[in-house]
Amino acid sequence: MTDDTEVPIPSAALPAPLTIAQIKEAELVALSRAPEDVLMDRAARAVARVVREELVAAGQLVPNAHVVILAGSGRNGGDALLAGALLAQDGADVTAVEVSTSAHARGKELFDAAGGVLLNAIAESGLRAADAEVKTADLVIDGIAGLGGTAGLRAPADHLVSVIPSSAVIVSVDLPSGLDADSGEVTGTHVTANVTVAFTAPSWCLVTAPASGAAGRIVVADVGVDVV
Ligand SMILES: NC(=O)C1=CN([C@@H]2O[C@H](COP(=O)(O)OP(=O)(O)OC[C@H]3O[C@@H](n4cnc5c(N)ncnc54)[C@H](O)[C@@H]3O)[C@@H](O)[C@H]2O)[C@H](O)CC1
Ligand SMILES: [K+]
Repeated sequence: MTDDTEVPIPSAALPAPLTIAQIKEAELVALSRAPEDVLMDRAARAVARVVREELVAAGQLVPNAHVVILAGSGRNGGDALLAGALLAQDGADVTAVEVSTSAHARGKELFDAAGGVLLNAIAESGLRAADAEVKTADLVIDGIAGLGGTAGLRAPADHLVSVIPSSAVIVSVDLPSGLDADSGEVTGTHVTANVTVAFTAPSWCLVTAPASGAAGRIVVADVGVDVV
């Protein structure tokens, strides 16, 4: 796999689902060959590509679009921030909201360097500003949590997800945050996406009801992790 040959796999031809443990095992092998930054950059490019497609399908020009990123503390938030950096480079108006004390350091650095606006929703003033941004979003990138997430959304992510306008397109990174990746159970609040961009293989929640109802269209991107 080279970066030039990354091709997202559409829903119609999804690879077989894998558990978190299986994906992490395959990822460890890939990490012995390529640094984490390389895998995350590929993930970010796949997310940015899908976001551009969704904006165009909604009749919007990428440079006029208001994109809001909800970023948790892990690599899922890092993928979303790195995708945000690419979209900011395209001229989109991108705001990222940290929903934990601090999001992925390299993701934040590159997002900031690309001209993105960064808010932190942990403090009350930041939450108020984030609320206003989310309410006016054309598209929201859900990078709250992925394979390291637990079921149900925590504050302040739960509030911010609840104020996403129905007109906004929601693109989830890897899986809709708040779902239990390894089952089809829905046990708490979660994101309901229009599109989910998964990496390597879909997790079970994307293909098992009732959780799968929250995934929307599924795109599986090859980030250079071979299934073992
Ligand atoms: N599969 C691959 O080959 C690759 C996957 N990538 C991405 O990495 C994430 C997994 O990253 P990790 O850092 O292990 O965990 P998370 O980002 O999912 O989050 C952990 C973090 O999130 C917070 N959190 C957890 N649950 C909740 C919740 N219910 N509500 C709010 N916040 C929550 C908590 O603080 C945790 O510490 C994977 O999904 C992919 O996106 C890489 O890009 C590389 C290749
Ligand atoms: K997510």
